[in-house]
Amino acid sequence: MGGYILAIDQGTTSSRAIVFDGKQQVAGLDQKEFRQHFPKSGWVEHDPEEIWDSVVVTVNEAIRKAGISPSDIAGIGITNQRETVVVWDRETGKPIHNAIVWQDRRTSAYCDKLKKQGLEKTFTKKTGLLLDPYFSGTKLNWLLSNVKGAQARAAKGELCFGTIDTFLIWRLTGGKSFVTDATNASRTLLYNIADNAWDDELLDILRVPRAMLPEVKDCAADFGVTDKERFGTAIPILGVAGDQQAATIGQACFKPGMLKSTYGTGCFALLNTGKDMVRSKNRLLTTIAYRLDGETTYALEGSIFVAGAAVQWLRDGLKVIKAAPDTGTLAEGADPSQEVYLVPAFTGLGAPHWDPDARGAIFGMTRNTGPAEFARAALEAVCYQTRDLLEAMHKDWRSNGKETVLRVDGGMVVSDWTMQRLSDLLDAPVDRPTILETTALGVAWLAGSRAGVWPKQEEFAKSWARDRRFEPAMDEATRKTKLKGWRNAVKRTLT
Ligand SMILES: Nc1ncnc2c1ncn2[C@@H]1O[C@H](COP(=O)(O)OP(=O)(O)O)[C@@H](O)[C@H]1O
Ligand SMILES: O=P(O)(O)OC[C@H](O)CO
Repeated sequence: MGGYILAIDQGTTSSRAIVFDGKQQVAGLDQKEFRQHFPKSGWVEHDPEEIWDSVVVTVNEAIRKAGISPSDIAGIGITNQRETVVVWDRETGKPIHNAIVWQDRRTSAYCDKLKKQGLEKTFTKKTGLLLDPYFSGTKLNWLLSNVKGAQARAAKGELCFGTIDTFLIWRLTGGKSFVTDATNASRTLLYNIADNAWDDELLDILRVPRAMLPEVKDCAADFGVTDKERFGTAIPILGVAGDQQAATIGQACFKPGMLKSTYGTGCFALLNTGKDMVRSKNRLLTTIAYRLDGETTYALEGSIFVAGAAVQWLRDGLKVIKAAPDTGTLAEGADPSQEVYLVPAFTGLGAPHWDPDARGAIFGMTRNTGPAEFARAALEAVCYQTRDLLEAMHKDWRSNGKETVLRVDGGMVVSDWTMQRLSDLLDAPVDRPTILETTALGVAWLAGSRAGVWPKQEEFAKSWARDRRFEPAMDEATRKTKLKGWRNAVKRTLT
């Protein structure tokens, strides 16, 4: 037994399974993309069966690649795309509809209606969130109202609601465990983050029967054991966290003031605010960073819906690149005299604008604009949006002069060009760690420390190592011009 931990990282575009050894090094990894369904403008769905299949395949492959037997695994950690809603039949385990993905905007009008009733304050006070289609609650309301018979069946306790973690645990344990963790619960619009409990008033407003909700646990806890038939042995599930919170843990942002930003499909910046539930005056979210031993640590979060997704659009939509890394090469050769801005509001704009009805726009094109300028604009959009988030965070959070450097991770940060441009546009240093699988590492730590085979928090934090620090190198005048151009582009995109 080598203290092996299996981390399942169920993301928006792909599922990953990673076996870490007792030294917290990757021993085996597998990844599988699955289909994105876009049934209407602004709608995004996943087939939960495809998600499940991708998880089963990648887990088996990661174990095979690690050259270990399932009985060598001391515990499983699960981290997942957050907010995405699955509803399934308690008896058969079959989903009643495709999963409605966090990016989906179909409940935009319903959110407006609730806002007009003056309910946003109630939701924000209790959940730290805003009335935006991004969060699970209105998506769940949509499913209950639009799938025939669902509302009545849910009230009778025949249906289960879960974010992806809950669905996977249910399946892995053969329907024996119906649970989630505090971080995932904190993204649903149904969970009171001060009381740490599902909130009856909010359930009532969104017409969600309590009977369909999972039990909420700490992030490191006993979430159940896998069905023996699945891996030939029962493995305990010991850690669960939403992927952005898992990345915060994997980046060892355990102290108030520490900050990470993850660049996957979207981009999410989380600032640890400790025991303080900081209320944003700048339309950021207050959310649970992690709950350990019954103690809640809070975070301020800025959420950007499109980061790597813009790169995927260049690849799959416009077909101007063959693979994601081409963007960096193209951007490097882009014409510096062309000021081209892409506001990638494909599914509305998130923080700090929260405009679900905005749609993407490109500004400043000339007859000479080509793939290189598009690539640069897509990568720069991520940097500008990060700057907008960090400016909002600085207004909300007094750092007392103890600035910590932004730690970055996620699929996009392998791009040196993007990280340099990020540092240039932020006018601040950016640290990239040696282990880029920080999301999986974070949840592996939750499971590994719970299993007693991985170090405690302080020692784990010391093992964080920097691969490279990017320092700002852009002159002030250029930065100012570019920021002004970006702000103008956003202004013209907002509805
Ligand atoms: N070299 C690169 N340059 C720019 N973007 C990249 C690069 N490599 C990967 N990406 C982008 O990163 C994203 C994948 O990151 P990942 O963390 O796996 O996302 P998720 O967990 O949301 O599925 C994709 O959108 C991809 O286009
Ligand atoms: O799949 P990711 O890594 O882009 O993360 C999705 C977020 O959890 C959505 O809130």
